[in-house]
Amino acid sequence: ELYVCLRELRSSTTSVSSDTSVPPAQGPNATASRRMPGAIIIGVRKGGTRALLEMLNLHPDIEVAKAEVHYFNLDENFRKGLDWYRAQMPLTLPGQVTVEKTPGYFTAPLAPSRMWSTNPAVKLLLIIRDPAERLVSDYTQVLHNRLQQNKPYQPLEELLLRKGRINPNYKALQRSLYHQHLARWLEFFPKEQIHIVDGEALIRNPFPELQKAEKFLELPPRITQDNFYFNTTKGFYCLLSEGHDKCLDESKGRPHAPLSNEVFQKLCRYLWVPNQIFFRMVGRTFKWC
Ligand SMILES: Nc1ncnc2c1ncn2[C@@H]1O[C@H](COP(=O)(O)OS(=O)(=O)O)[C@@H](OP(=O)(O)O)[C@H]1O
Repeated sequence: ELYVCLRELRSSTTSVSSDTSVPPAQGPNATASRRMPGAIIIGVRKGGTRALLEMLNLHPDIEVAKAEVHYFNLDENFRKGLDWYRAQMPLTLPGQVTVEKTPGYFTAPLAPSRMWSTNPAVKLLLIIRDPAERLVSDYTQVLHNRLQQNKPYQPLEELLLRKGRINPNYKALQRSLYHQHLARWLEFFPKEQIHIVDGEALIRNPFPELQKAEKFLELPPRITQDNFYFNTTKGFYCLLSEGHDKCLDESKGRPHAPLSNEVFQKLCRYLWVPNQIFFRMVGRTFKWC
């Protein structure tokens, strides 16, 4: 009841400004306030970060920042300071964990050191997927934005290849070199503080990935298989909670831009070594192309 009450309170107080305590939601000791995140989904872009955040939010002890915060990766936000950051967080009760997601953190050079000096105990969640698929999804997202703004665009092949070879300067390719980015995080955070979620496994069957995430966050198991059902129209799992049914919006799971099989295979060959390095770093393998 307390949590239901808190959720209602939260939706009716969206303009509560920074710090943050409001009168007790219910009961003598329950003080709802905006707290720093105990866990952050740091990426990767197009890895399934929104799905993971929404699914974690099913847990009664988790409250999430709905919008991406972009505090540790964008200088103009980082300069606004911690009070600004905290003000972006949802209201929580003591004992609840605040979670935010900003996929851009994973590849941002300064994010690991900034995050570490802000809270060296923060738990990090990293959701990854086949880096070749991720690249195509990344391109598709940019293409969609450009089409919407009536801006010109280049076909994926033109960006991905230079004189018939994979172009190492293509930004979406660089974002798929997971080992390079993870290495920067490991300069600051111990491996045990970074939980890796398998993005493809989350699509196939979200529940086991959520069980592992609950464990990592040291929360009692509250998410159940009944919180998920496969929506054949959407082609993905959707969420069920307190009688409400929720699928992610149409920007998630849209058809990918075309890429010839020949170029896709070239990309896979290019990524083979980086992937092997990444597997060694994390001590597990993934069935990527
Ligand atoms: N349940 C469910 N419903 C819909 N979509 C799902 C789901 N689980 C994972 N995904 C995958 O999430 C991909 C988008 O990833 P992100 O949310 O990280 O994208 S973003 O970086 O925030 O733009 C998105 O990638 P694309 O399929 O390439 O669009 C989805 O495949």
